[in-house]
Amino acid sequence: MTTLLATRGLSKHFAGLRAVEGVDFDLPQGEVRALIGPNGAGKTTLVSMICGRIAPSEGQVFFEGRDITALPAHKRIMLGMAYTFQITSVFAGLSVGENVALAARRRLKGAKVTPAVDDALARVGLLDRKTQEAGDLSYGHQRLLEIAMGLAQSPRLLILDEPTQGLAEGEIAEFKALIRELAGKTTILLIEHNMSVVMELADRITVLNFGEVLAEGTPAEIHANGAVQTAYLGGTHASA
Ligand SMILES: Nc1ncnc2c1ncn2[C@@H]1O[C@H](COP(=O)(O)OP(=O)(O)OP(=O)(O)O)[C@@H](O)[C@H]1O
Repeated sequence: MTTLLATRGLSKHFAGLRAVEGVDFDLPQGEVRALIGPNGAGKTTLVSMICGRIAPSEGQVFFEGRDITALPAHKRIMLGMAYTFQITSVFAGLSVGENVALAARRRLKGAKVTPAVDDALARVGLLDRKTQEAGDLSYGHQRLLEIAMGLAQSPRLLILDEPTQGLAEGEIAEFKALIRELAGKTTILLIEHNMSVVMELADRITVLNFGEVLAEGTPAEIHANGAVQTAYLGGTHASA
């Protein structure tokens, strides 16, 4: 299978702290990959380097075989990377549809924007709220709106940082259904603490611990991995 995203020796040091250290990561096209690990393991830092939000201290990022390490974030979006982060990027004073249109225009032009907006909103179940002010949505719906903003860019790679955090049970079930529907079409990299989401959705799981890859495998393999269990039980992780 074609590798869509890869990193080699990717590291980030913050004033002596090795937040990410020598990560070699390969994500085949079409896969749903979960990135898990105890709090502070380096998950957000790793993904931020993949997106171009922060520069690595060492190492490279490849997208479709091309070295994109020096490419700014907006150019990575043009290549088909979309992402949502823990901190919401929704414009509260704009309508739901306007928020998605802004995101769509980062990659699409003209007549392609409106159908992409409607399709993305329909996928997350927010089409009937298109004209509502985004700030009036519940927190859970704002998270779904962010996913719609990513989807509207017709991404090749969709990166979601803790998408189910703060969602109600019913909203988590909707999120799972959405990812199942996207699976196979869109390559997805999911940072997630909710283990039922991880175990049900991921084709494979990468476990980070102290900035390094501790284990990688199918949900069953990771579930049975003694080192992973030790990292979780010994760590400060609380929400698994
Ligand atoms: N800008 C920064 N400056 C200094 N230290 C940082 C910075 N960003 C992250 N760190 C540190 O790097 C380490 C990895 O943080 P990161 O947020 O990537 O972990 P994480 O696995 O995403 O954690 P969580 O599950 O809590 O979100 C932590 O020790 C964190 O305090």
